[in-house]
Amino acid sequence: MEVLGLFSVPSWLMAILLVIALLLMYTIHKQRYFKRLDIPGPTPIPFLGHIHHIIKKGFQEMDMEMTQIYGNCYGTFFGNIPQLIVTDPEMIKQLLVKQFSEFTDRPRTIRTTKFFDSAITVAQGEHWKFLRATLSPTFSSNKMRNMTPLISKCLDSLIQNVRTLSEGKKSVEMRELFGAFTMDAICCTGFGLQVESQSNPDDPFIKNAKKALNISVGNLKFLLAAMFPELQRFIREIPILNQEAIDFFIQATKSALADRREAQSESYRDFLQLMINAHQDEGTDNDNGEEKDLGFDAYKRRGMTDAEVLANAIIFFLAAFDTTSNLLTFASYCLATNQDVQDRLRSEINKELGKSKPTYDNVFNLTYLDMTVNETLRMYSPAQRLNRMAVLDTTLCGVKIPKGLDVTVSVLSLHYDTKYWENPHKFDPERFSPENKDRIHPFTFLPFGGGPRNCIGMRLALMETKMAIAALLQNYRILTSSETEIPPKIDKRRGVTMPENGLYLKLEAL
Ligand code: HEM
Repeated sequence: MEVLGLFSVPSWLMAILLVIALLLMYTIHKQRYFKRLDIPGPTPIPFLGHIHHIIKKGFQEMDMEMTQIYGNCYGTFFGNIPQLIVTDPEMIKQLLVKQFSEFTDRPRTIRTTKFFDSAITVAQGEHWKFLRATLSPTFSSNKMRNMTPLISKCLDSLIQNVRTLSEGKKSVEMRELFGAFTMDAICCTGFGLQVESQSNPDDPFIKNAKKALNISVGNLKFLLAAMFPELQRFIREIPILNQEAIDFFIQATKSALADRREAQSESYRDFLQLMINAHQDEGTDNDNGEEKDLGFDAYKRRGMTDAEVLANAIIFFLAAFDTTSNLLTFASYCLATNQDVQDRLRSEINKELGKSKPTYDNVFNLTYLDMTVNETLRMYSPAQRLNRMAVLDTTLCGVKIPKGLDVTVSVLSLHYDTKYWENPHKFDPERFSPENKDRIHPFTFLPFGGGPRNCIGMRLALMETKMAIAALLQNYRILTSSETEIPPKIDKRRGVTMPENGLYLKLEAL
């Protein structure tokens, strides 16, 4: 092909150049989104947006740096997908609470397989409302209280496990230790399953939970979906989560369900039983898993379908595992590096509990324990970000928000903002003392999110965490050792805050 009669270019090369030009126009158009809305933000790279920053720095460092430069509300791109990042407490209150009806859903930035459309974390509109109303009673304080003996049994194994693991060793890897404890607790409180996570390092529940949660932003499907969001419809059945691991949990849940139905006992009070009770055989599961939004009453009449029971069981395993085990890991690190806090906490535990075992009621009465856990959650919030999607065109504190926009709250930027926290890098449980607590600026501390769609498992997570810390301090002193990384390097590839190289601490029997 002749170009301006000056030189000739082969047609195949022209075709390639044309495709490149069209793709560039596509990404430039997509990435002008915030310019059109007059919202500031860093310049994106074609196709990648700011993914390279996430990979290089992780969410925490990137969000904190950008907030310093662009303020409390700015636009970034996950590939070509726009994300409005907010760290303004008033805006966050509007987003999560006051304007909840306009931001009920989470964005499906990267769509999971259809199987997960029935999961409470992903479900939208009336479907989500139905699932939330059905599943919420599992987490009432009474239900938690009744679960005390189950957690207590897991704690006996935890203490036994510390004994075995610390024998002849300088230190214990705390993520492994608490990962096994958390999995035991999920299995027995959620499903009535007795597993051997704590006595068996190769336990399949642990191995599969780790496999399932090993997701990084560098994943090929993530990149494709981020660069070409329109492709999501065609590539959505490519799993993000490890399918083999998900199949393992599906089988475990199916066999627990079959056992329950055979036993026909209503005596169980766990998550699985609640879903069974809400289940109706005439449920309208259809082959491709798609269903029109029915409206709350219609969902209630049809009850939970098999697909919903399974998807929510898997979510229970996955949402509870990394979050709770990492919170416990960082809490033990904070106690090891702040011996004065540990001494004071142990005194409180000894005074209030003596030699009695920790229970739901006695640990929730421990003020200093609550302060210590909250401060750990501030510094090492397992969830680094949370998000909502505008379900209609609206405004948020004067900022124009088009329907479908992902509005992301950067939790860790808020938790380290010097406007709200003095000396934020210092571990100081006093910030949460009864005298100081009221001075905390509302919507600047959000480890469990906020509003009607906050973490449904918060009470369970806090119960497990507080009971485990109390039991550990009754029996052990937690110390650093030459193997402890201080401060621990945070794994930048993950959305959940976790130590990159594990966390090794010494546990000295009292
Ligand atoms: C320390 C432990 C935990 C932390 C820090 C944590 C944190 C969070 C956060 C930040 C959210 C998003 C809230 C929002 O968007 O406003 C969330 C949602 C959720 N969490 Fe947790 N979580 C923890 C433990 C658990 C446990 C034990 C469960 C047990 C089932 C659980 C189940 C869920 C579910 C199902 C949702 C989605 C709720 C909905 O969409 O209605 N989490 N969690």
